[in-house]
Amino acid sequence: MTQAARCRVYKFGGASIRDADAIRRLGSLLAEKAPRPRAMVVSAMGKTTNALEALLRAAREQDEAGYRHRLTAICEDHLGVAEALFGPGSSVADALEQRLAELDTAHAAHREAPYPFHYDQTVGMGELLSTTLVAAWLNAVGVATRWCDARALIVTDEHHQAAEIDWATTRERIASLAAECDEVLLTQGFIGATARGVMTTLGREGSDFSAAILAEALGADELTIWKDVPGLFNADPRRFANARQILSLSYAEALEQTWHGATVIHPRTLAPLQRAGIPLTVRSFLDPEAPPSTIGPEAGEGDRQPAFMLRDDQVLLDIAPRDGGFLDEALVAEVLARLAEADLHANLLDIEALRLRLVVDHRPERLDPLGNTLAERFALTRHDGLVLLTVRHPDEALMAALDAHRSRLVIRCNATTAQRLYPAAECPATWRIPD
Ligand SMILES: Nc1ncnc2c1ncn2[C@@H]1O[C@H](COP(=O)(O)OP(=O)(O)O)[C@@H](O)[C@H]1O
Ligand SMILES: N[C@@H](CC(=O)OP(=O)(O)O)C(=O)O
Repeated sequence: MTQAARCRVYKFGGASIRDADAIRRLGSLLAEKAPRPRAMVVSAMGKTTNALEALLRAAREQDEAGYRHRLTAICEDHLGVAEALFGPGSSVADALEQRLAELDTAHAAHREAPYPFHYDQTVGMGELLSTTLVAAWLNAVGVATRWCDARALIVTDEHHQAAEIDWATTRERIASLAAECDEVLLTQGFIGATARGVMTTLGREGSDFSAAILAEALGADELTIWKDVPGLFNADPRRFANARQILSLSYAEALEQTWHGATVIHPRTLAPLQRAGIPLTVRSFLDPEAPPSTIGPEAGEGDRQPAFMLRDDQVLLDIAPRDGGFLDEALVAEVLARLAEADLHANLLDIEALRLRLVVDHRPERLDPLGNTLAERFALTRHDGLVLLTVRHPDEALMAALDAHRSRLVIRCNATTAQRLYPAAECPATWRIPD
């Protein structure tokens, strides 16, 4: 296959389109430096998703002044970028204003609706705004681009905030769109819609997953995720001063690392790529020539070397039968069923004869109801303010160096993975990987 015929899918996250300069840089990357993709997925600008979550909170709490203030800030951000790119009074600004008006109308309509549904109708709007800007800019710099509505492509169930994909219908819709159009297909990450057309979201940071869905449906030769780091590192370089890039690793290893908290790639991204044998490349939009990291079917250096994942703001739930008896299989199943109903993920699970310990993210809206339900049936103790460190391919000396001068509230270890739960007060803001 010639280079020109390769089918590439690209994903650009919020950092790569945070302002007008960043969108200009993206335009020149695609116009001059990187091979043209067949399709691309774009997230919301900068921290817009967080801003939309705050807007939603204000709306739910009937905080009218806070709501108006936040909506104005979101409008100003987007319209400011439109003006910087296209000048005053552009048709792009008109299109954005129309979407922002839709957002406001949706609030009036959904204020009393269930929270997850209301969340999706609000928070999913960030990607509709950003892609309107990016598609127009790419066309302006000569990259022929077709704006596509992900709500017409990615078909999901009705599980708001964590929707599951209807793969067969989604594949069919993406393939038929690709067959009728030669331009670069540009669509929104993070969102989809039910068969009835109601907007859903795929989970925070879900745009990587959207890109994988598109890559699989198009039978792509490769997926490239453009980040503000050159690739996947053996730890988050923002948290570990001496983190190093991993140039190659297998899907299986990347799945483990993302599952344990390597937030550079959304954990759901890898399964569709692995199924279809599509390699994933992680590259820097700040330094496109830098060697990337590649994730594929073969084991690479990352399958052997230690890697470090941190999760902050963790909560330990210590659960025991009220009668002091054994924690039999039925009781374990009951605890896990409650956890699944609360839509929480066990970042650590430790089962002993008389008690079970779970470590979960501190998400009060889910955790507090879970705590209440568990407390009805079990003796429950809760500890807040913890940090979970997971180390892949650890050795004893490494773990001893990490443990030095720290209390270990939970220790878990198997052949490939070690986990430690430390009090946050005993953990530094910036870590070092021991020599
Ligand atoms: N193992 C890791 N390797 C590289 N970056 C990591 C890793 N773990 C966490 N990160 C963080 O992921 C960030 C990039 O991901 P993210 O901010 O979600 O990008 P985007 O929003 O553009 O998709 C990096 O800036 C880095 O701090
Ligand atoms: N905008 C969504 C989806 C996403 O994946 O964003 P990013 O690619 O910037 O992480 C979020 O912030 O959750």
